[in-house]
Amino acid sequence: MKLYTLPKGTYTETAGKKILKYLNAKLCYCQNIYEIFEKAKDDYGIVPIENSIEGSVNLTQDLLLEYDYKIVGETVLDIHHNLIGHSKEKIKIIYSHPQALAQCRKYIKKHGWEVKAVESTAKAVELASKNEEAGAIGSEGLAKLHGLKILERNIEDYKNNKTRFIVIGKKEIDGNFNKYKTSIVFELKEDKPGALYHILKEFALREINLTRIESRPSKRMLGTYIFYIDYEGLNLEVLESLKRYVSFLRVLGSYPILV
Ligand SMILES: O=C(O)C(=O)Cc1ccccc1
Repeated sequence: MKLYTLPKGTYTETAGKKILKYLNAKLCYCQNIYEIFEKAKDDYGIVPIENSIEGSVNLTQDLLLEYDYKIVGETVLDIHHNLIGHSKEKIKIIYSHPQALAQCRKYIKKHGWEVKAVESTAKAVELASKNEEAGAIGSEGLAKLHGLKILERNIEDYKNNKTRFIVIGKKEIDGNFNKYKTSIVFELKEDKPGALYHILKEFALREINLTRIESRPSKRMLGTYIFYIDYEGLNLEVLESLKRYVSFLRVLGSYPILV
């Protein structure tokens, strides 16, 4: 069994290692989130889906709809970003994953550096290792891997910076877990006052706690949206009561919270 993740030293690799205690799998490395979705097939993949500063990883949200994986688990990591490079005084450009750049936006602006988004923090540190005027944002492990200095620690703009990672796959993870979640995506049948209220009411009536609700463009027309809802527990009966209000509804998964 394989668990596809981002390169060695990335936060996604760390999340992958964390869930190996629940999944007897071998870590396999991909260059980007796309490649994880491409390669996971009948194995598993782990990808970032949401951050406490920057919000959703839109690419992950969109790929969940394009591929037929289920979300089979989630885990949350504390994320501490470091400025990595040769010499802080020589830096003119900063490389990192878009999520990391966004989580350190104020820090970067304060220094007036040019910014370039790349597909992972690993790629960022690799580029910085070849250019004395470049810095990267990444983990302590990446600095060690590339023989670079940690020029400044904990440069994220806000404390308590956490990222939620999901495990994608076709088969559930065996085991008995304390907490479960269900994630769905749907589109409203009608755009009229109260349309979303009717959806939320069904959860409220059953005292089901929502942990996230988010709209994403339908990509068909400006102002038309699909909605993602995460809720606590495994109740699928509630979804029957939503059918009259939606033009489509897909269960992305009911899955354990892996601590
Ligand atoms: O590039 C990485 O290290 C990743 O794992 C993506 C990422 C970047 C920033 C926060 C969480 C995940």
